[in-house]
Amino acid sequence: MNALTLPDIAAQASRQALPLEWVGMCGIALPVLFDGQRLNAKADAGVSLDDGNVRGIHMSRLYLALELLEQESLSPALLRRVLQRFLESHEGLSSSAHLTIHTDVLLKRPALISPLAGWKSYPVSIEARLKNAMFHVELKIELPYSSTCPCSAALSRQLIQQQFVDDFANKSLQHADVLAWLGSTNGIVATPHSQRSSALLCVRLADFLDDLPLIAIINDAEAALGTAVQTAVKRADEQAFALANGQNLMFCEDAARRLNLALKRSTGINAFHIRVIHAESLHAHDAVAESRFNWEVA
Ligand SMILES: Nc1nc2c(ncn2[C@@H]2O[C@H](COP(=O)(O)OP(=O)(O)OP(=O)(O)O)[C@@H](O)[C@H]2O)c(=O)[nH]1
Repeated sequence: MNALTLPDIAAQASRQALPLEWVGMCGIALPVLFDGQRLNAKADAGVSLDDGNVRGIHMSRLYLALELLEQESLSPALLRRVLQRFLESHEGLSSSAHLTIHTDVLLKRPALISPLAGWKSYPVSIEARLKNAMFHVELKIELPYSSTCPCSAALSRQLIQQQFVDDFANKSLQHADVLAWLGSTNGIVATPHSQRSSALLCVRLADFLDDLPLIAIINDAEAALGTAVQTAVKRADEQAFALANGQNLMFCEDAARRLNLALKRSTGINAFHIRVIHAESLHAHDAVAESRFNWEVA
């Protein structure tokens, strides 16, 4: 029997001569190394198909180039090498290469007071592009935090004042009575609403960076927001968290401005886009604010 040649449909001429901006695969499972950890990731890998007469790209060549990511910790230089392989394996077909890695960075966070600690997971996407020797990396980071409404806090304080007037009208003020009143439910007759909130940071990195500043950005952003969500919590930690929130009242506009200033202070960031979402407990809808720096809008 004659050996059969495997049909190669991708090598056929395209019926419609039309170049394509992005062709590849999305959601490829692979492990990546970052900060001494092996992380479960999904990759989107693609190239442009510049020759509109060619029917298809070579998916397997992109897939195989991803092997580099298993051996070395994620860095701009490593991403660039993978993209170069994409282009070298598609010579004459493609001039731009794209790679996005979706993963979760796991960071151990101490409790506010007790000696406990726990893990927090931050969804991140690392997006790299190479075109005509121009190489760009963008990071997308999702950051959960807690926010308490300043307006609701002021309205609650007013109700507490009214309750005080009602309860102590025509009475001489005794220290012990006031102290007991403050510890009663009347002393906190209204509570401000607070919410689990999230910030989506999209950051375009400068070219000179040796490392991906993911952890530095997360730490700077959490410090700017002030009330990060917690991991292991005992009552002492919960009390400290209540105090921190009471001293850190913020609208979504406040959060967006703080993050803007924090990212501008960071080195190695050329441009950014911030979106903060306060998942209000007051409404069934969210309060949202956005801020940009050097970020052109399409
Ligand atoms: N281009 C393209 N390939 C696809 C698609 N869906 C599945 N494939 C398959 O992906 C497989 C790998 O493609 P190639 O990299 O061209 O495989 P190959 O021809 O054996 O490898 P090379 O010799 O390196 O070109 C082929 O079997 C394709 O049929 C698609 O939508 N587009």
